[in-house]
Amino acid sequence: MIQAYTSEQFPSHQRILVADDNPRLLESLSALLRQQGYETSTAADGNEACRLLREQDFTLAMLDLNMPGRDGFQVMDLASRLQPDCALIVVSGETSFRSVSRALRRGAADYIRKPFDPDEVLATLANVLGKQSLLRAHEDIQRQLQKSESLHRYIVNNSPDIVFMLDGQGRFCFLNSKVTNLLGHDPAELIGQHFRYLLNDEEASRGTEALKDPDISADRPVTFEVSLRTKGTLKATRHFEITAFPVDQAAWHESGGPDERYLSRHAHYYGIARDITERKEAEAFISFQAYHDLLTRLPNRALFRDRLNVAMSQARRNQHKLAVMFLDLDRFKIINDTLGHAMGDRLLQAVTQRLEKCLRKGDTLSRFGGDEFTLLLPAVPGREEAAAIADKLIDTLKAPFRLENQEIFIGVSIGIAIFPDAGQHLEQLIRNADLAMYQVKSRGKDGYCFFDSSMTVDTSNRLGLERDLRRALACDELEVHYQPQICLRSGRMTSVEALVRWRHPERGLLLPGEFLPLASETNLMADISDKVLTTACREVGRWIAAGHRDLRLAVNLSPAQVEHPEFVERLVAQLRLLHFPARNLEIEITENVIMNDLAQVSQTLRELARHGVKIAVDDFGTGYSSLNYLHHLPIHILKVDRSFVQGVRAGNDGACIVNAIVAMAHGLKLEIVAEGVENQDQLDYLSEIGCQRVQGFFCGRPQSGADIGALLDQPPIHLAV
Ligand SMILES: Nc1nc2c(ncn2[C@@H]2O[C@@H]3COP(=O)(O)O[C@H]4[C@@H](O)[C@H](n5cnc6c(=O)[nH]c(N)nc65)O[C@@H]4COP(=O)(O)O[C@H]3[C@H]2O)c(=O)[nH]1
Repeated sequence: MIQAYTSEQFPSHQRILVADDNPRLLESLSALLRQQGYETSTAADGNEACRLLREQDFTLAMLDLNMPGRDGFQVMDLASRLQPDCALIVVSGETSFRSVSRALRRGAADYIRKPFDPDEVLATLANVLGKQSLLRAHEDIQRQLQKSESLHRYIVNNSPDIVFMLDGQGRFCFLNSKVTNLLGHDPAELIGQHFRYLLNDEEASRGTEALKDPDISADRPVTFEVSLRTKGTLKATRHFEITAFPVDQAAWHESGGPDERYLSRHAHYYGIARDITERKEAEAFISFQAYHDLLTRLPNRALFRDRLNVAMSQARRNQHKLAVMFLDLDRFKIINDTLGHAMGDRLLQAVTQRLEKCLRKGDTLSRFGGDEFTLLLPAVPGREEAAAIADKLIDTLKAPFRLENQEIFIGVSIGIAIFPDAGQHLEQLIRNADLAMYQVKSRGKDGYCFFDSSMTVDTSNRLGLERDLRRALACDELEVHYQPQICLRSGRMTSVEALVRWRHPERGLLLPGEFLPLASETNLMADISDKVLTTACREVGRWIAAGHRDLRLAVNLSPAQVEHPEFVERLVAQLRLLHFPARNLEIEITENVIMNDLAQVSQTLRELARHGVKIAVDDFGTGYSSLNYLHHLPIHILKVDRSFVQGVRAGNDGACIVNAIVAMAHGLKLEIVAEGVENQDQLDYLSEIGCQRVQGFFCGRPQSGADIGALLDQPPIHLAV
């Protein structure tokens, strides 16, 4: 009985090629198949079978072996080439072992002997088609698996994190390729290595401990931060956040290839290492920034206070002393203004380096702001030791700094407060060190001073005034005006005297008499004179460079400036820096300065004169008037005080004094400048007695640089002498 095979089992769209040269057999076989719902195409010989194979797609071919034209073997060859998925069944009277095995070797799925039994045909057909569909399903699954495997491989390898698995001993049994990008290691070289291999010692034990935690699971993974060692040219270590948990073997369906089978048996931990280097570095930078000065990389105020607090607690506990020093650089502002902020910054860095070399590891040097530093010596036996360190700090800054081929001189004033004598509280200690520092400033800078209680009252008053003037310096409220000096012979403006003015925000333009006494009291004189010198050299230097080659600049110097041991070096360095020709500079000093320390001043002036600078004695006749020194000193100019000039009227005392001074100056071959010329009579008189230069309201009041610049470009003044 012919068994029915439903079309559901073998859908009708399955087309079967039937090829046989026996027309009867061909027809009966194809009818049998059609009856079962298959579509069939018939071929009466091998050639036709081949043609049909080229034109149509077949699920299965039933082929006779002995056919005219091409035989069944040739048709099988073509079928396997053109339609490899087409199953082949041989239906043949040829039953020799050779033929059967040859057919099977060519890919025949089964062999039916002629004359065929319909049931056998249908059963064989069902069997072959069933196997074929199983094979297809299997191939589909394989394909899907491959796809899914490559998708997962892609996901794992392209993860931004290192994905890894460890065996029960903590050895790597899987690593994705990210480990190469992030750490420079080839995954293959790490497989079998303990994860300690990538960690430093103390982090390795932390990591091992973390994984031992019995409570960790996929829902409660362990997370810890470590730095991992890199290989090759990558940064030495990178920071990672590791998240790991034990592998749930039950959830692992072992369906993959040998690698996966190996993993499923050995992997105990699954982990992800996320690169947090940038975040860590940003955090480190932010915390560094919060506690350090970025320019010098020194601790800032906040960190200094913190360390001082700790040091004070320790000092209290151990009953020892500590020292706080307040350091303020002398002349820094001038240098900053003259050479620019970039150079100022480099100078601060260079100063820091020198200061640090004088200190021990436990000391804290901090930048308090601007050119102010504070220093904490957490344990000092007493004042002598602190004094020795202060001496060292002062000494180390004495040598000039060479920055971009410039020699820069700088000094430091240091105030010292010893705990507990100078204060029990942090703020008090810092403030008292600051007060002691101001004491040094007011005594002439470049030194140190210990705080003592008498300073509190005395200094606080002066501090207010000094702060006001300091602000004026810092905010550029000081201006330089110039008063012309006229050569009586040519009527030309041959010199200008620089005179300082304070453009006070509330009180308007202040004259030197209103603030210089305060400046010398608080010892800001040197800073002011420096500022004037710098500004004037720049401005007058421009006029000189613009063609007024012989124009001289006269500047007033304060006693403190002239008496400073490095006065000449610094002045010459400053002139060089400002490209101002020394021969165009006149410095004005009073007789009193000269007489203060004749020996010292005489040496200083000699050095200055050697550099070509001219020296003028200001207010001549009003001081000691010890004419003796004129022989010994390199003086070039005498400035007759205006009180004498104003008394000039033929026959009176003023005239006599002026006559005498001029005569003496002629004898000593000194140039004479008469100050305070206010009218034509005075001018005529001075001209008559052979005075070379005049200065006074009659010839021109002190005026701004812009006005003088304009005057210089005008024709010579006609003084009608
Ligand atoms: N009555 C009258 N006065 C005249 C006449 N011609 C000029 N003067 C004034 O006389 C002073 C001349 O300067 P000085 O004797 O060096 O005297 C200066 C100088 O000793 C000092 N000074 C000014 N600028 C500086 C500075 O930058 N550094 C230092 N260390 N001292 C300065 O302040 C003093 C006063 O300066 P100023 O008030 O600018 O006063 C100037 C000027 O305005 C005149 O015809 N009649």
